[in-house]
Amino acid sequence: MASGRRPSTSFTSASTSYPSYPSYSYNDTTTTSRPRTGRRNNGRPSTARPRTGASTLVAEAQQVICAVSESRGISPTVGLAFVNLDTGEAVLSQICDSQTYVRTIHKLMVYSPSEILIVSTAANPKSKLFSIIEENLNDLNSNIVLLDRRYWAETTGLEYIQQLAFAEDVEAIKISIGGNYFAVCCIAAVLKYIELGLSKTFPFHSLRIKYEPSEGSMMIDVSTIGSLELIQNLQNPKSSDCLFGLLNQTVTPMGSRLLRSNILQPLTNADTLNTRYDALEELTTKEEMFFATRQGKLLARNLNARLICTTALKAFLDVDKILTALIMIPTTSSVQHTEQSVNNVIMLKQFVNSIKPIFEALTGSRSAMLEEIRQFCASENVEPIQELIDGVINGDTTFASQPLDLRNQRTYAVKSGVNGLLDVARQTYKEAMTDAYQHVTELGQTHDLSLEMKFDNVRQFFIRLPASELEDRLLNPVFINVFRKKNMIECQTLDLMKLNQKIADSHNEVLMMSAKAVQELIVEIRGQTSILFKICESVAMLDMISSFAQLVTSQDYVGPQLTATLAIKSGRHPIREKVQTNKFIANDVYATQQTRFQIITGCNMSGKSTYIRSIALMSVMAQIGSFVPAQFASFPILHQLFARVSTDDSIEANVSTFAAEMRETAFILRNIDKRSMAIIDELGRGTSTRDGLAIAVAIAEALVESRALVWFATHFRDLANIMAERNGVINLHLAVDMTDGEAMTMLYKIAEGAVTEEHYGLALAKVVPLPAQVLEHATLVATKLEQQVKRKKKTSLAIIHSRRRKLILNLKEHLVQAQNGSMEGDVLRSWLNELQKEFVIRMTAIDTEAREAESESVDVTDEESTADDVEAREQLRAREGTVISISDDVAGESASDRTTTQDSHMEHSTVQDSVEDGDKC
Ligand SMILES: Nc1ncnc2c1ncn2[C@@H]1O[C@H](COP(=O)(O)OP(=O)(O)OP(=O)(O)O)[C@@H](O)[C@H]1O
Repeated sequence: MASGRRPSTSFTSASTSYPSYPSYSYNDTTTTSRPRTGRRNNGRPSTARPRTGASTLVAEAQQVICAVSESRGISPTVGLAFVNLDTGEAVLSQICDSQTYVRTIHKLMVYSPSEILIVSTAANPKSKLFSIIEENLNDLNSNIVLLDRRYWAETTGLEYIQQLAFAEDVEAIKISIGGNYFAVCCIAAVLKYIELGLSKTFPFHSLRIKYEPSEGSMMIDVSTIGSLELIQNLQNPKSSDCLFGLLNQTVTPMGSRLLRSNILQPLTNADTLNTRYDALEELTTKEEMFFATRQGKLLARNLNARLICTTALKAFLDVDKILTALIMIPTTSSVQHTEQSVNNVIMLKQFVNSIKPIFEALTGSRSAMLEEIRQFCASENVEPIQELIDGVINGDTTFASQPLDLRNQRTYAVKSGVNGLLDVARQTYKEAMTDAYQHVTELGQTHDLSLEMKFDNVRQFFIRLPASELEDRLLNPVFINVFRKKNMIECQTLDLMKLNQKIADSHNEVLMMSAKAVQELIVEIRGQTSILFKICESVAMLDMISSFAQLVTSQDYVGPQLTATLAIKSGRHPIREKVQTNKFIANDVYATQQTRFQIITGCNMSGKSTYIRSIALMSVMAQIGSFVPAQFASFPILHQLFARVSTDDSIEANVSTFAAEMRETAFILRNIDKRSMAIIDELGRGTSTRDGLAIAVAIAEALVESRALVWFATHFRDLANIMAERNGVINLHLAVDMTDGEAMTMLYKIAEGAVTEEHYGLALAKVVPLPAQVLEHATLVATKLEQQVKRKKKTSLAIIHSRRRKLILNLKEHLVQAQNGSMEGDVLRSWLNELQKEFVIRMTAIDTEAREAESESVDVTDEESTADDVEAREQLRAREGTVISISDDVAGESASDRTTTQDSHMEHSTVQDSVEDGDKC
């Protein structure tokens, strides 16, 4: 770090050398990384979820150093600190985690550290956290570095914060980290490692230190991120058909980074989200402001009504990186460093020049967020920096991406007055350049060749000519370093190489003379980095929001509301609707506590997966501040999202489908709670029908109890029957039109109740088609079985009792909604009347059914109570309340068994419902 009192810790190599990781130890100046390939498991059973196809979350290659430490216990507290050496940002976090350390791993995934520092004692014997990080190393694409415990000192951490955080932020940071002992120890370890292990230092008050509370974001585990294709398409990692690809209309690298981290950890703060919606609403309704922000002026619209524009935001380079390069104090000074410093100052100049158009574009903004961004871009923040730059750098200097242009800009960047000899060196540079051009022109005339002079950073000037020019002639020996590149020949001459050297020398001379002025300028700019970083963050936010606005202007999206109810009218799958050629059918979604567990049935290819995935994707979009593809949408704030959906390559090579499925589900069950959403697709396929159903029911039960919002797509129709009367459960299906006996038309429309098309399997087989006799026989068997089932079907008293209960709880929920909602007066009165009528009709129907069931139970003869029934009932009792018993015959169901199962299940769940609802009704 810069001069001044530093935490007084001497730094030596990690004392522990660990046999499996010999490269963990490092000496005072170097760290040896282990190769980033190969997965280590050391024969231990894995506690992590099975991997998805995407091994990493496609983070930009950045140098991020992270430290992790923990207090062990039943629910361990984990401290984390990340320092990004490319963007000059430090993030502290302290998490109360579970035994699976799911939140810790999630945080690590989001920040993708290149090195993870761990206290050396945690490696021998291995702590659980150490083992879990080790298991996930491949996904994280990180190296573990062991560090002696003495570097994890709280006082050192606090001193670092005091010295390095922006002066105006210090007090706020101290308050937010109060009591977060582990996070503070971690920042001490990271900064010590950077200082002594990597020989890099930050000047005083130059680091963007932030505290990220673990409660502030939605937790999405890596498997879910992969399977929902949030960041990367599973089939084709390069394709933009993923949520990030869809939403990423950003034009600055900062905006794109911000979007990525938002998708990985969506927000849970309703106020912040509403501020974003408001800003987005304003940008989408004020067309002029939107264009001015992104482009200055609209050039045209293309056929799809997409905007064709050159953007104002696009003028921004990667400011995070430029500012970080400016604040890092070099340990050595060289021509290369001066060259880079001049480049950085030129880029900074460009950044500062681009701020004013943003300020002007946002004139008249109404929303709090846009107004705040505008204030950051105000001239009183920018002018002092502009003046500093103008004092040293020529006004017409601009950044150029071509190496030759950039070298020219560098040579003429610093104003002449700062050093009298600068002009002399520049004159030499100019003359040598002219000589080089003249030399090549003369060569062309002498040898009758059309030569072109080109430039790259390695060869500097070289000559290029089309191979066809030579025909069967040989190239004169004056041309050296000749090689053919496709149809072109590239070469140099000795004279050109000498001139190259002369040009480089004079350029270096200019740089050396400019160095002092540039370094002094950088030191002065460092005093302004706090505001520069804030402007940079504002620009990133504006870029992200205007990227959302770009989508809203080209697609039919709606601004969501944040309420306790998940309600979507005409919602669409954001990615599928863009990629598929046929029209996408929109669907409605409605979920409250009383309809929290939704079983989705339907035949193959009817759109079950698409439907449940679209709900999860829309929820993520809403929680990052984007609008969603629907006509109306309201979402509850979710704190965790889980997806167990089938993906083509989601299963590890040596793990069976079933084992992987169970591991993923176990993970969900361990972590799910009331504030979570889970989408589960096709659970229990990997084993026998009977066991698969049994497991599916047991898991469904546990998920209902968790009170999370769950969408459960399944082929098990029995699951829908068994769970039907359970409080909080509803059955839905994706409709199919089978009126034409020969065809089966997918309607892709969600409808109430479990699927009723009894023989869609047969219908699909006709379409395939199967041989006629086989089909005929299958149809006969199916019809017989169905008749048998219908004969035996009866409704038990337990089911009726449960239906009554569910109806009353539904009524209660509707009344509470009415009380808290916006309906008033006559509208409310007529709505209540309707509610009352519906309730009475339904309750009367249940009462009628109850009377029938009571009389049936009296009429039941010994003959009807078959031996099968008796056996099934006894088996059930023997299982002490286990809720399942399903016949394993061809139909996979016997009516008596099913009714018995449902009875027993209902008795069991009614007791649970009573406990959960505290018998409120
Ligand atoms: N709402 C929709 N509108 C139009 N097409 C749709 C819709 N939903 C799904 N599809 C089309 O149907 C195909 C199958 O959808 P999906 O994979 O969701 O069905 P599924 O019921 O889950 O199938 P399976 O049970 O075989 O896994 C999709 O590839 C898509 O092309």
